[in-house]
Parts: sequence; structure tokens; C-alpha cells
Amino acid sequence: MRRKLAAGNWKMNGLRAGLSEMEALAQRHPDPRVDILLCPPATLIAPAAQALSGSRIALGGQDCHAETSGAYTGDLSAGMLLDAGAGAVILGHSERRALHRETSEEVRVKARTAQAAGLTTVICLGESAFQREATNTLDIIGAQLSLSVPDGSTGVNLVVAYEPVWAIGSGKTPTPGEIGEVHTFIRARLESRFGPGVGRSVRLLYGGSVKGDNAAEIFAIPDVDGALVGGASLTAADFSPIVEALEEA
Ligand SMILES: O=C(CO)COP(=O)(O)O
Repeated sequence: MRRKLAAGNWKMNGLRAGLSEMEALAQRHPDPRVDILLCPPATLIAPAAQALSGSRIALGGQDCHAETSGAYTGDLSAGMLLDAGAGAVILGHSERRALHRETSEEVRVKARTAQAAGLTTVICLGESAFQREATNTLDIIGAQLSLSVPDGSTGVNLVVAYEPVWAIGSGKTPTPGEIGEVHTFIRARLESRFGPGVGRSVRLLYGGSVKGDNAAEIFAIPDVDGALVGGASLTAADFSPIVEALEEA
């Protein structure tokens, strides 16, 4: 059985004052029936690890470098994230693919390094609005998946997040049928590449405008094991109902 996962991506939001939202979330969910992962800006990982010690909330980064150390001004290594208290890292988010021109090949090299360091990699895939209209979405997702996910991935070190670019921060979501089609496709591809055991153990998250009021419908879709949530993960009041919907799914 895959353990469900509610993950929050704070993106470039959050100062130390935001730690109180994390603490409030931990108080609301002292013994959650699902995994909870918060990925704040890197500056907050170490203080969050301290603030959340003893809680069941795990922490993650939002990116890391493909190399383990060296002359890469401004970058962070997987080992640094781990050292600060992270157990996971988001890689290949569409904002990094678009704004930092990250390719799937680069994502795969980063993921290999992060997995070797002991981090769980949350690898993001998703088609743009243009791609959905102009081409076959499954071809786009299939190519991103095979190029971004490294060999040696397992249900422990890999989580895949399907985030249609046009659904991020837009208030628009695909239909349950559209989400289900992509998740079922990703599951089948993982099973054929890694074998049914590993393929069935990897958790698949949906991301893009997940809120408290649409979470239950999304979590009822087969092969949706949780969500990667942006805006609605920033406060305990918004994120907690999503965690509860997942616990009840
Ligand atoms: O990009 C996302 C999570 O990584 C989704 O963001 P929103 O939930 O704000 O649409």
C-alpha cells in the first residue's frame, strides 16, 4: 500500500514569521494518517526543522544542484539540504523548467545526485496549455517522465508530481477524467520501466490549484496518491482541510 502524501511547495514565499503556520499545522495534525511534507524556501529549512522537531511533518527543498560541491555561486547541494533538515527535494518544477530553462536531462542528473545523497526526489512533470491543445499530452508526459527520472529510482526515493502548467496558480483544474488518464499512464510507464513492484510503490501526486474545496474530488481519482500544493499550503487554515481530505480518501 502506498502511503498518501500531502506536500506543500511554498515557492519564493515565507519569512521566519511563516514558521508559526508550520507549527499550527503540526498542532492540528499531531498524528496524521498521511505523510505531510513542507518545502519552504531553503532559508527556512533549518529553523523549520527546529520548530517542527517532534512533529510528524517532514521538510524538503525546492531544487538542488547536480554536483555535490564546488564553485557554483548561489546554488545549493543535496547534501546541504539534508544537513539543514530536509528529507526530500522538488526537482523539475515547471517554474524552474520555464524560468531557468531546466531540461529533463538536467533534472535527471540532479535527481541522481539527490537520491544518492539520501533525499526523496519529487519530480514534476506537466504539459503547457499550448502543448495540451497542439499535441498529445501523454506524449509530452511520457517524454518528460522517461528523461527526468533516473535509473535506480524506487518507491522510497521517487515521488512523481503531475502538474499541468496551465493549472498552476490559475484556479483551473483538469477534469477528474483528464487527471486520471495521465496518472494511469504514468503508473503504467513506471511499471514497465521499473517492474510492477517498484512501479506500483511510487507515489503519484497531482498539483495545480488544489484547494480545500476540490481536494476530495481529486483524491478520489485512481492512482492519485496525494497532492503537491502551492498557494493553499502557505497557511495551516488552507492546508489542513487538504490534509484531512486526503486522510479521508
Ligand atoms: O505549482 C504548484 C505546486 O508545486 C501548484 O501551485 P498552486 O497550488 O498554487 O496552483
